[in-house]
Amino acid sequence: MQFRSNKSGVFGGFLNFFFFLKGFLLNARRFLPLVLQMSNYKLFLLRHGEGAWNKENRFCSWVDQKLSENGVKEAQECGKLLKEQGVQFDVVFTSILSRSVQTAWLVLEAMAQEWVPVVKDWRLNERHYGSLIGLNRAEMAAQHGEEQVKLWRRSYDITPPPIDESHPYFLEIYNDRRYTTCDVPKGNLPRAESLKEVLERLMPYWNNTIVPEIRKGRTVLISAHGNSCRALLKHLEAISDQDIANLTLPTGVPVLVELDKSLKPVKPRQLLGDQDKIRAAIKKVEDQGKAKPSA
Ligand SMILES: O=C(O)[C@@H](CO)OP(=O)(O)O
Repeated sequence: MQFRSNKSGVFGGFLNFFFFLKGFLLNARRFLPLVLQMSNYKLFLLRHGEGAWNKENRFCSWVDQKLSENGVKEAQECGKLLKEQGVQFDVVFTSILSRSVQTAWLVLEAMAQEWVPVVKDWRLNERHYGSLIGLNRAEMAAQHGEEQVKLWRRSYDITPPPIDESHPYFLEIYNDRRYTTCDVPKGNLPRAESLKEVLERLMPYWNNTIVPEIRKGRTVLISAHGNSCRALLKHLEAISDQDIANLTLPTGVPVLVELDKSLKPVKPRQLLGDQDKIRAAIKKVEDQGKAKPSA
């Protein structure tokens, strides 16, 4: 930018200032979008790597399964990919289920960012599948029909039948010490949840704990579960109650969501990695609800 006038005195000063302002505004038109783009927030969501029960096609939910061998590989591959892309995390949030914590560790290890703080909370847990926990999806589809299983798995506001004391996994879940650390008494923890109820328990944590980190400009990874990530995406992208049924996330694939200052997405979410493999992985998860003999 140049001062164009060589007139002297007060008038010349005003004129100079006028030209300076004009030049500034003309240039601002070019660099402002760039500045705004630079100030977008980058949020990464990750469904943990394949767990042992993903493989056996059983509803896993609040049962604390570790990653399968393949799940470990998926998490490591995810970390490698994020490292190649130059991602630098400032903080990681996980559920209190081992498969999401283990995934976060493996990702950070593959990125040589093990020092990054990892914060855990039950509010990021997988959806509570109630009495369906432990059951085989394909067998359920054979008994109740694929439509019913799809409703249980993907509808927004249908809650499966609740778990009770007679359920084989009831004590394993509710006697676990981790559930004494929650911000609600054990007796008030869910016994079954729809996706809507997942979103309701997730929102206070999102708003009070995760959003402040994002607003500080920190790069956040949420290493969680298929349905806690779906609930969050529904909120961020304002997906309708009907359309959310069509969103399925594959295991171990990082989802990049770029948000503006008001935390609205500035572009469609990106599932990072080989797109053919990602499509195949999504189909595999969808097909888990088909009435075929379990593998
Ligand atoms: O078992 C579960 O808890 C979830 C995710 O793994 O299953 P679904 O894909 O059926 O929601």
